Amino acid sequence: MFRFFERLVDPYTPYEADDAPPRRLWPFLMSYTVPFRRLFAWAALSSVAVAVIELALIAYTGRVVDLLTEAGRAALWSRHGLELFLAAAAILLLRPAVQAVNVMLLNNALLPNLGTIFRWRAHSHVLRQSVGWFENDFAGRIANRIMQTPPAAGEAAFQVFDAITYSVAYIAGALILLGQADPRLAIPMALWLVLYGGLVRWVVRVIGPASKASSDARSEVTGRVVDSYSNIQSVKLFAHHDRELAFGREAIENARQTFIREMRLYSIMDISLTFLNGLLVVGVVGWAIALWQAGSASVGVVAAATALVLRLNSMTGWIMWALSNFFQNLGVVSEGMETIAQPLTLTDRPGAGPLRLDRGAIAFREVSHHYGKGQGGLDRLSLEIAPGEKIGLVGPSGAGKTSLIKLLLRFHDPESGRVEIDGQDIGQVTQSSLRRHIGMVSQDASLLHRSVRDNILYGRPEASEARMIEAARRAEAHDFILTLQDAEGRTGYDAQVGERGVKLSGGQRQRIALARVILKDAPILVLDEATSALDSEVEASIQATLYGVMRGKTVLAVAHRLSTIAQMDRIVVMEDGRIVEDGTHDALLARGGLYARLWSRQSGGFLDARQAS
Ligand SMILES: Nc1ncnc2c1ncn2[C@@H]1O[C@H](COP(=O)(O)OP(=O)(O)OP(=O)(O)O)[C@@H](O)[C@H]1O
Repeated sequence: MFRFFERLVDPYTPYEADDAPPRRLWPFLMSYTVPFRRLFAWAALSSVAVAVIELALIAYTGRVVDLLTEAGRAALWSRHGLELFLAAAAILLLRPAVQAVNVMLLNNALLPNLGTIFRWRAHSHVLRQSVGWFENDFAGRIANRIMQTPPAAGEAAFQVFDAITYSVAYIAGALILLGQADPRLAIPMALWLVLYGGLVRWVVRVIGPASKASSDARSEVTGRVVDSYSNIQSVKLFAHHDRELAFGREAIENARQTFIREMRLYSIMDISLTFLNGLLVVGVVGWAIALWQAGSASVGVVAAATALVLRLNSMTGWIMWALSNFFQNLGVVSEGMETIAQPLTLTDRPGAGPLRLDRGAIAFREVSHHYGKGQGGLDRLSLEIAPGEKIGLVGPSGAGKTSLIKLLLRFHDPESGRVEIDGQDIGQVTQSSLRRHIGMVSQDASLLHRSVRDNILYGRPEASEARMIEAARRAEAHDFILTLQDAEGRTGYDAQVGERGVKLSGGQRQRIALARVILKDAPILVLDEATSALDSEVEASIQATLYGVMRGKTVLAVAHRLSTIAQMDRIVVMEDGRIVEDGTHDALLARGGLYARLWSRQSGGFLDARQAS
């Protein structure tokens, strides 16, 4: 039974992924909820049915009073027994059945699936965003929005059908019912409705922003607390416990103040509502009694009118809450949209084909990229790398080495110029085919929070266990992997590495990342400080492995420790986003420029290049 409702809509229904989702709230909501349209119609219909049954019940209460008065004790059952029996049957069977359908449509079909479709599609969209896009935001905030927006959208839709449709149907029905009993009875209710509408408007206008302010203030508390916890090392190191506490308290106090303001408004709302409802009860019931006295209404009408307004009385607070909740949730969705509905800035061109790599020649042609800042990054840089050539990239910090690599991987599109592989502009081929052909080990080799095996197989998921272990051996990782054990007792290749690999040392992380790339065996190899976290002994032996891995590949290796790249075919020296020197190790030393200066500063302290091989 539940399963039937839960499967009414498939939240993973295939859909045409949109590179630029609608930026306005309604079109955005409409585009995500297309698969739900039929369900929405059924939910609305069932909510109206529930309201009609409630009203019928109240109207029937009036009729029962009239029947009791008219038939008297003795004749009631003989005259109206069948009718009362049918009414009882309807209350016992029909009403619960309609209610059950309504509840299951909302609770089991709508709520879980609507949230899921939002979460799934938002995550699918965000995952397609470029690396540059992620660099401009906090991963935590993005994840938060992916988590908060879906339930808010689900709850907003729930309120529409659970409270809003139901109460609109109920109030309209109540007006009709009172109007039918005596048109004059509808007047006080209509007047009340106008005043109630005014109060609702006030609530939405004033309480909405106040709630948002207090929820923002709460997020600020979370932000500050998380910042302190995640930088706990610095906090302890600088002994800034009290400063952090004061920093947190400021946000906590601000959250209290905004909450105080919000709650004051809620109190005003509650008091006004009670006052308004008093007017409703006295207006409608008083008028009904006056009509009864004048002989134009029966006792049943007075009873039904009383029941109707008392029920309405108890509903008004709930409707008000539902409405303000509805608008609050819409607020959360539109805030979430700022993140999850951003157009993709880096997409595959329409009709882009795969990269056809036969030799592995790389060319940067007049490439400039300043990260939209007008300075920094790369400045009209040109570089040609022959197939199979091994290039060492050096230069002071901030020279643009990593930027060059990011452009080769198309993590960013260059602001001008282009990057080519085997004569094909990498902006014109699919991103996945491009990155499949490039293996990269970087400085901050971050691992996924999964097992060691999963992390190595990330390079080639279909690889056999034997090949995976072989790759680990070549990366000098096999021996230490066998000694690993995580908190849950899993050992060796099954041990979990912890978030971003924090449970491993920097050198261990780098070796696992290296194993992953060895397994991937891509024809272009990029090493960005690939061995920087290793001690000299391990580095020397991995360096030997790396030379083996490099065989037959085009290689671009960035290193601060020059001894690790001195053996390369050619060394390219960068400064301020440009290439300032280019040649073999010996030629550059002979030239006596920047490279020679860097070399002479380092060669005293580290392995000599000729010994490293
Ligand atoms: N995501 C980014 N947004 C804005 N500017 C950036 C970004 N990444 C790098 N830059 C800027 O581009 C310039 C080059 O940085 P890049 O990381 O390429 O240098 P690098 O030579 O790799 O330095 P290092 O040796 O310290 O790693 C720097 O001025 C840096 O501030």
